[in-house]
Amino acid sequence: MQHRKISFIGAGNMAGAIISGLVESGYPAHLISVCAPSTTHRDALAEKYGVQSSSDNSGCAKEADVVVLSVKPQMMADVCKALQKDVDFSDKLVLSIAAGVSVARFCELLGENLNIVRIMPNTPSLVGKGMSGLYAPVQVSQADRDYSGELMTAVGKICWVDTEEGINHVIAAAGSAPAYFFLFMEAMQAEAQRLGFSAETAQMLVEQAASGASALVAASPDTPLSELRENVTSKGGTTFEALKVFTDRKLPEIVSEAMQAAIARAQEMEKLF
Ligand SMILES: NC(=O)C1=CN([C@@H]2O[C@H](COP(=O)(O)OP(=O)(O)OC[C@H]3O[C@@H](n4cnc5c(N)ncnc54)[C@H](O)[C@@H]3O)[C@@H](O)[C@H]2O)C=CC1
Ligand SMILES: O=C(O)[C@@H]1CCC=N1
Repeated sequence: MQHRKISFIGAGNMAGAIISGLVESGYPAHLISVCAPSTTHRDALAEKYGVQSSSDNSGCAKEADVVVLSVKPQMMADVCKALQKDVDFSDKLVLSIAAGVSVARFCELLGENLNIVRIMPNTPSLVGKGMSGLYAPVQVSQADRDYSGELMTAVGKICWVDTEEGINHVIAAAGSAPAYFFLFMEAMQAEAQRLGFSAETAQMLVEQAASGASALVAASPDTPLSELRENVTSKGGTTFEALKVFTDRKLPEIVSEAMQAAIARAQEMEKLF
């Protein structure tokens, strides 16, 4: 892949996950810089991965070919306004990983016809298992689209969406999704402990079942999920009774409602930030 000089503005969970995944996949650390006001996270990243660390957002952005906006949506306007005063973005590629901040808003903050790609990643990027959705408005060149896609492919899988609304759908299906699975696993772990297993054993039971199920899905690309589920569900057996509880409590409806709630919040944020 192309190796451009890239600067992350914001050194939190998501920037850290992408930086880690990039360096692990061979992106040259000396081409990566990370900026945040406090030293805690950025210095840890600098120490662990050999990237540059700074508190000077504008300085880092000026030197970079690619600026990754990775602060919280609530902070984005303030951060962008400060950058806009000092930095000429006309020859840069801007990548935003923020939920709920639109291309139109970025153009308002950083300049018309901004060369911007919106990316919706997720935290498994940390271990090269990320899932990112990407959206680019019409003004973005093929070379910049290719670079953005290759960048995120270095930390996982990607899918392009044709409309910006698609980014909110990616949030619901992948960006926020690791948390859904963690919540489910937390609940299982708690119940396993109530059954008398030690915390350590409960964790092992649930983690291994989850990673085993996920590995089985990955190893069976042509097998529908329903078939994998049926393979576990013996007639008149235990799994049937467990699944019946989920069905009776309308798990599919709950999942649908939860994903729609994520989308609704992203839409609301687009109006707020
Ligand atoms: N955490 C996740 O799973 C995902 C997060 N995102 C997006 O990534 C963005 C960051 O989220 P997280 O990493 O979770 O948040 P976080 O709170 O972990 O990180 C935010 C970072 O911004 C830094 N920051 C605060 N003020 C700043 C300033 N003025 N200049 C530079 N840096 C500043 C903070 O020091 C912190 O390092 C958000 O916009 C979120 O929507 C997108 C997909 C997944
Ligand atoms: O919760 C959030 O708003 C961010 C976006 C997707 C995952 N975390």
